[in-house]
Amino acid sequence: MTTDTVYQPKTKTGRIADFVDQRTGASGMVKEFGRKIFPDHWSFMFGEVALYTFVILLISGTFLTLFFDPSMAHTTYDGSYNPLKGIGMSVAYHTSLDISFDVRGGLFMRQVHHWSALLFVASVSVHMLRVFFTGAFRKPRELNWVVGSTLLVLAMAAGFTGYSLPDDLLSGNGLRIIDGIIKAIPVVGTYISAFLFGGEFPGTAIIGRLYMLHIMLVPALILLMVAVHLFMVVVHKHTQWSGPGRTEENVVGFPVGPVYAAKAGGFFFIVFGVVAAISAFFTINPIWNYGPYDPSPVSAGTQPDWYIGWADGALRLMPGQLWDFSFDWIIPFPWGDNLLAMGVLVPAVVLVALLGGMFVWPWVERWITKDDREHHLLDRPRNAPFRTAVGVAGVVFYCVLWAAASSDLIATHFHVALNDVTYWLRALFFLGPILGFIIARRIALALQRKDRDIVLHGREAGIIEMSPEGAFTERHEQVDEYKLYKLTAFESPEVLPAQADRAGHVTRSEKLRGSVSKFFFEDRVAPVTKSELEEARSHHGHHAVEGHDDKELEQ
Ligand code: HEM
Ligand code: HEM
Repeated sequence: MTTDTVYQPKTKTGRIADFVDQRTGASGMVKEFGRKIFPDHWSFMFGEVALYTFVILLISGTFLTLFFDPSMAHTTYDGSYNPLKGIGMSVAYHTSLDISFDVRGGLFMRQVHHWSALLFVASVSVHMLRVFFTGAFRKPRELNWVVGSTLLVLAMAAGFTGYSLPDDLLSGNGLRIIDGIIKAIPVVGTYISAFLFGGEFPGTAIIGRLYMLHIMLVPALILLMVAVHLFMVVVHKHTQWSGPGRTEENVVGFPVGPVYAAKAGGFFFIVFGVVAAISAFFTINPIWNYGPYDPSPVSAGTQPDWYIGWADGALRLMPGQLWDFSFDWIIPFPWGDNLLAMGVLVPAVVLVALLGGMFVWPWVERWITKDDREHHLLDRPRNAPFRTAVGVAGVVFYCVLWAAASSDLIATHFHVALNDVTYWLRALFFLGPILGFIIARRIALALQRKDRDIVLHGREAGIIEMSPEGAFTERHEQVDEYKLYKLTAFESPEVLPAQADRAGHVTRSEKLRGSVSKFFFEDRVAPVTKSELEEARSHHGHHAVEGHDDKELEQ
């Protein structure tokens, strides 16, 4: 290369960029990443909201660390909030009150931190539901689903350790419940509790320990997992909705640079602006109303943050000590009485089962359908009635537990007996998911039938015509080719009966799989075939569709 062909940047910024590029090779990365194509759909924004609220948490959290002192040493309040003057409390609670009343902009930042935490877990959850209901977790994205599920658990852990920090009455009661759950673990529970709290609950160590988890370990793990998560999104490429020209092999959309970079940058500031506006106008966690933590009082009508509510609800629904029994007669442990606290253990198992089900769902679905192909095109929820029904059952189950966390508020607001609320919610705990499953499946199948009807007979135009004979009919309009493609381009799994292995045996698990497949796929609406479409169109006096063979339409 001759010297006159070497590119010489003329401006100062150009020279600096060139300097950096020659030492880091950044332009190659920008070129590679910037050319990535990202499909456009509103439902792909939830993951972005999760990312941006996490950044807001990092920024606002760092501000809070400048003033918060995680010490449980005893002190007397002498700040500017008069009702608490002279009251004994921990330094942690004192500094949280100081942030709220005596640090300039402190209350705003506490509220930004808390509101963005609520929004963070909410957006992560909705993002997960979007991924679930559209089948975006299928091969090759199963591992990213697991990374995502880990992120959800970490998000809840971040929230819980965070709102336990101020050491007010609400956070102390939350910790008391966790202590109870830990102590219920057979044999080792009391030891784990003593280890965590540095002796008897509440002790003087827990806030400092939670602080380390909250500001260091958990955010670092989230950061690491988010990096892995997004790396996998780039490696797998993003899924897309089906449409003309969109296949399992391509991605149709806009490049990251400059279109998405600009959109995403703008969207970050919109999210930040919305969180700031909410934080400026709406109080969250008014710790000054609760007072310092004291193990004796429990304030009425207080709830944990929304994402922990379901755990509280599970505990409230369980019949109390009724079921507790000692298991020393089964395994004679040499030390003390060993009681199985079923009132706590059963809810804990239920929660772990729901979370565990979330982690393994991609494999459960794959086991039932035996579908080992890659999927980059998303399912419309109605076109996967079995999955949609399972998802709705899960959401109903979650919501019943969540409602149970507010059983006292439901009772006082609607002037009904607390026990009745508990009995009803117990019934819903079992019936709700079943009803949710049946109703969601029926609705999905009905919507599929409606789509089928639209494809074959057109859309109802809302125009009633009278024939010369005096008969009334509604005019039907054919949908355009784009819509037609959308309504017909999907797969509908069929029942896959149990199959014999090479030795000719039908294993028990295969029999089970066969029955599950029958249960899920027996009721199905077959996609429209080309011949059906042609017949319908000739019947309606339209031309046959060119270019679609039976297989294409079935797809
Ligand atoms: C995913 C990340 C995070 C979540 C979900 C989260 C959540 C929370 C919540 C709900 C609170 C209670 C706020 C209140 O008093 O009303 C809190 C407190 C706090 N957080 Fe975070 N946080 C996160 C990350 C961070 C980070 C990265 C830092 C520091 C660098 C941090 C520092 C703090 C501090 C110092 C407090 C105590 C302040 C106070 O309550 O007055 N947080 N966090
Ligand atoms: C801190 C939490 C999380 C962040 C910041 C995050 C961020 C993102 C972003 C930005 C995308 C690409 C845009 C989109 O499709 O929304 C994405 C995709 C994805 N996420 Fe998450 N996510 C989080 C949690 C989760 C959870 C809880 C799950 C599931 C359990 C999950 C599963 C997935 C999957 C499978 C994809 C690929 C989707 C596709 O290609 O259509 N993520 N995530």
